[in-house]
Amino acid sequence: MSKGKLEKFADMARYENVFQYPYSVAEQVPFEMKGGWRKEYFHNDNPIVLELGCGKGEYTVELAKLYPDMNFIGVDIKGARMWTGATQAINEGLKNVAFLRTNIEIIDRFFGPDEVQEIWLTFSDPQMKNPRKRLSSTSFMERYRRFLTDGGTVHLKTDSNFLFTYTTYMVEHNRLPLLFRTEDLYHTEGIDDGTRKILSIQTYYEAMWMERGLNIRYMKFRLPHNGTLEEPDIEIPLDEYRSYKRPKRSGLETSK
Ligand SMILES: C[S@@+](CC[C@H](N)C(=O)[O-])C[C@H]1O[C@@H](n2cnc3c(N)ncnc32)[C@H](O)[C@@H]1O
Repeated sequence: MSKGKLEKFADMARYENVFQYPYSVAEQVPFEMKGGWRKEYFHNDNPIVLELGCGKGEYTVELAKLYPDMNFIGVDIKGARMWTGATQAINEGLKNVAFLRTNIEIIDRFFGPDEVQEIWLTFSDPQMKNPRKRLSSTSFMERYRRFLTDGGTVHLKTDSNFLFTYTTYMVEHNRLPLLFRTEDLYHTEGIDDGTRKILSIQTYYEAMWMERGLNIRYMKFRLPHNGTLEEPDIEIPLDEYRSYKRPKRSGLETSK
């Protein structure tokens, strides 16, 4: 029988690969390992990759298995979801994995300058009404720059046309170097085997959206340290299917 939330929270409290610093805690206690993840937790000099909004942490765990010479940290605020990945990593003896339970709005409190090489955004909520909560918005890019290496890579994998279109404009408007982009990942020719292996890791949300017949979109771009970042000023059609089973909150057809 699967565990209930309370049992999962009890497990999380004792797991060595889990750090729990939601906003309420992080405000009181400074995060001592900031800038010291490699030395104090991973005990190596390998690159660090974050999965932001990791949910159950499928990308974090599967990438860690594919790349034992890199370190992976899944970040989310939902502990019961994160429990799945944290438990799997412990059961499989993966030493290059950690999970951080916190609000991504304060992510720069946990990592020092240049401490992280890559960021994955996997099926992030598009936040169609609220760009400041959108994980690929310039306000988040500003936070990521504080700890990502100069020109470090940001990956976005999503079902959402809204989020993908928004991020495309954000990248173009700020002249961020685009490395790869496809609107239909599983029907794109010419992707090399290594990349295909990484991209074929499926998250819980990815499987759900694919079952509904939606395209999976993917892009990766570099985030240099220099230059001012500006929000693109464009109207983007809303993803209709996201109000499926829910009443529409407004009559709007587009948003910024
Ligand atoms: C749609 S789910 C995707 C989960 C997973 N990546 C997947 O593909 O199955 C979005 C996740 O991001 C997390 N999330 C969204 N905004 C967040 C924030 N500001 N801080 C922490 N977690 C956040 C949510 O808790 C949720 O687990």
